[in-house]
Amino acid sequence: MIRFDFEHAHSFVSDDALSSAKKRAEESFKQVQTQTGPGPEWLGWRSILAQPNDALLSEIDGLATAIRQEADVFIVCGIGGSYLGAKAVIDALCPFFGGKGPEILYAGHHMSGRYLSELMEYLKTPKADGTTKKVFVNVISKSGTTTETALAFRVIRSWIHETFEQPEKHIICTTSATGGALNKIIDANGYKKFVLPDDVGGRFSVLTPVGLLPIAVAGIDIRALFYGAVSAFNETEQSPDALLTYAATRLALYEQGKMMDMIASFEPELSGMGGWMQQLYGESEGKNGKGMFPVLLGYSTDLHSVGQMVQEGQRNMIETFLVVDKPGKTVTVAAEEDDADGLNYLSGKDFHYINGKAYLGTREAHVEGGVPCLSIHFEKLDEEHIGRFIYLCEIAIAVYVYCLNENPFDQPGVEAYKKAMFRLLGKPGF
Ligand SMILES: O=P(O)(O)OC[C@H]1O[C@H](O)[C@H](O)[C@@H](O)[C@@H]1O
Repeated sequence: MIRFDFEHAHSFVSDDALSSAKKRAEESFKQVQTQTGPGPEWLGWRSILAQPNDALLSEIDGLATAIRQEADVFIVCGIGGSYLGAKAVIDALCPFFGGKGPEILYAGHHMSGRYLSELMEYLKTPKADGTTKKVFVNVISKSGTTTETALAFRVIRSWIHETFEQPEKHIICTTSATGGALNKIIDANGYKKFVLPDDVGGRFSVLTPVGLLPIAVAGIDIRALFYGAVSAFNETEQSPDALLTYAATRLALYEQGKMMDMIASFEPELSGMGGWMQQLYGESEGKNGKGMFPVLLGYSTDLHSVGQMVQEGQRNMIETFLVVDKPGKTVTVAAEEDDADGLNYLSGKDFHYINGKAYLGTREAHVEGGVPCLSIHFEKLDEEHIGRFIYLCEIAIAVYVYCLNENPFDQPGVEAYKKAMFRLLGKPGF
């Protein structure tokens, strides 16, 4: 199960403020359920869970199995919601080092020429046995026009066409049913295409082919992931209390003047999940001068860099810890006779225990320093729990943003930099 711990946040909020926030969260949740809030045409991330498409899951699984058998490298080419969800789940569940199956690489998520050039060199370098690496690319773009993604895809696609006899077997596209330059390229070349439904926005799309194909290619059980989200959906439709308390707590703290939500974990494999939350929350709530800035922190690493700021800087932040209760693997500290490093007081203890105390100590210090702390606990880190967590974050942010009287599902502000960049690049029409 996913469990919320509010104790160390509620001590910063009055009962009145919390209960009034809770009432508003309840109303907002009804608006989501009855599709009467802003952006009702963007609620497809709920309908895919209300009516699971098992045939689609099987189709994705089948293709992923075939790719896993053949590919040395699988490139996820996308930006924002078109890659962050896949990366979050893959980072959380795949081994840190030397996993089985194709190497998963990312492209189209920025415009670094050095990165792309080194990526292409790497793809072109033969394997140890002298044969060419078998490379597959999944280009993912809802609009089909995003510059970062389209540029990287142009370079990778051209190399795939030069290198492989049946290039169309190596290119899989995920985009909207119609429109966008990518659809023209798909039609002209006969590439395999998965459709991202119009009513699912990019940052809410990890449980569609956008996220599911790369996740399945990484060897992760997408059915367990998807049905974890389905369980969270069904349960919260019936008993939304914990979820609404989470949204209400964030709301009450925001209305007290908190400006930043620091998403922190002591588990480095959850850093991608924090990155996914950062987009989900940031693009959904940062509108019309409103919202808390989502900051991603990796502990205990960042306690040695910005920990000072969290402890004693401006008191305008809240902290959301992502906690894993039962670890998959750990290491136990051995005793040493001379105890030269003075660590024998930890002998017999494992790293999960030590890391857990670091979390509790950090929370205690930050609360004493005036930082309200929320915790979201994964009982364990597996497909089911991650699926549950994904849906809970999606519904929580939708409810919270409705409480701010904003549309959680658009991102008009993102266009401003693009317009200025296109003018500077001389794009026709700008
Ligand atoms: O999937 P795409 O259309 O390529 O969009 C990729 C990303 O870029 C956009 O600028 C938006 O800000 C994001 O919400 C979106 O996820």
